[in-house]
Amino acid sequence: MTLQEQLQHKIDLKTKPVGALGTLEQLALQIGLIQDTLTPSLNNPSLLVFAADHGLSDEGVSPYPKDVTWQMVMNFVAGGAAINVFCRQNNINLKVVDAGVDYDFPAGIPVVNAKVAKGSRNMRREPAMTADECRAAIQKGRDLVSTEAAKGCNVIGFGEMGIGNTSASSLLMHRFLNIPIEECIGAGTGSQGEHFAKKTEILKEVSEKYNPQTPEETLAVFGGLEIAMMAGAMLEAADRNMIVLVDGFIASAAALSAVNIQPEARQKMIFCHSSDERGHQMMLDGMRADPVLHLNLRLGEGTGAALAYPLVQAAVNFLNEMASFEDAGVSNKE
Ligand SMILES: O=C(O)c1ccc[n+]([C@@H]2O[C@H](COP(=O)([O-])O)[C@@H](O)[C@H]2O)c1
Ligand SMILES: Cc1cc2nc[nH]c2cc1C
Repeated sequence: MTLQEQLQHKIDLKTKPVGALGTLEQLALQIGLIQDTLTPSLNNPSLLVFAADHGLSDEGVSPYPKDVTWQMVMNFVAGGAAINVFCRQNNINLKVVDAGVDYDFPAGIPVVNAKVAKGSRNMRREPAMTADECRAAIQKGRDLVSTEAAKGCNVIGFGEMGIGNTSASSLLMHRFLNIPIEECIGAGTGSQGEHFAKKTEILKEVSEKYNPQTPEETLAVFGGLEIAMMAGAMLEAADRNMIVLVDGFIASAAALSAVNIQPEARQKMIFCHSSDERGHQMMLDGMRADPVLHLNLRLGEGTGAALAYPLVQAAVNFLNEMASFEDAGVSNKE
């Protein structure tokens, strides 16, 4: 029997009707395969929040001012953001990474300095990143995950903070999945009416301006520093057979970029929730992902990943601890 068959057999012999634990059964199977074992474990869970600014925000694609990016980083540091609350609740080690915020943070605060540039470039005029900047971001993401792995972490969530980053994510989705740009654009932090019409017009113009060929070029042209760093981090985690917890629309755009660079990474990814951001469900469908939660979240920061973590634990725990029909002396179906 292959490991997949053995895992399926183990799941099917638990004291429940076949399939009755639904998505948790798919998770248990996936995690067993990632760790190459019938008895997986979750160790030292971490969540990395990547923050960066976007040159395109100068064009007014977000209803919020760019300063919210650094201000929210300070809120993460103070422990007051939603992601701080949910990580504390679930004992997840949270790290905040400056991937490219347009701000000089004071020395000595617990923000990992991985700044590649003070924000990406305005893609209405030039590619968001040069090839070198994008490569540097990917590599720094990889290095950060290596550091977590060295501390015994085998399950890692990814989130982000960056005013304007739904625009970059919509463009990546459009390119990688070949979906008309209009269907990839959503409200982000709350764009509507005339504002939304303007966002749509700008993203259409940007989408027609470039014709990148490779996945790396596509990420450099349309992505952002936090998105590229997240993609690199996901690739490293996948290479190391870590469980990758993907948050919402922007984290999924990073995952989509990573999968286009290296398709084998997909198998290590758990898509934690279906965001309220228009286009996210279609992006998940494009990666054949069945998300764990449907909570109408549209926050980012990694909140969906932190909230899904207890369910990932439940999947591992039922596989390890639940009695089989034989153990419990319960009659199985004929
Ligand atoms: O994760 C999501 O699904 C999500 C959906 C909508 C907005 N966000 C967050 O909102 C910010 C980007 O929105 P915007 O309107 O500035 O492009 C960024 O900080 C994201 O973390 C996140
Ligand atoms: C306040 C605020 C918090 C956020 N967290 C992630 N994206 C955000 C965007 C805004 C505007």
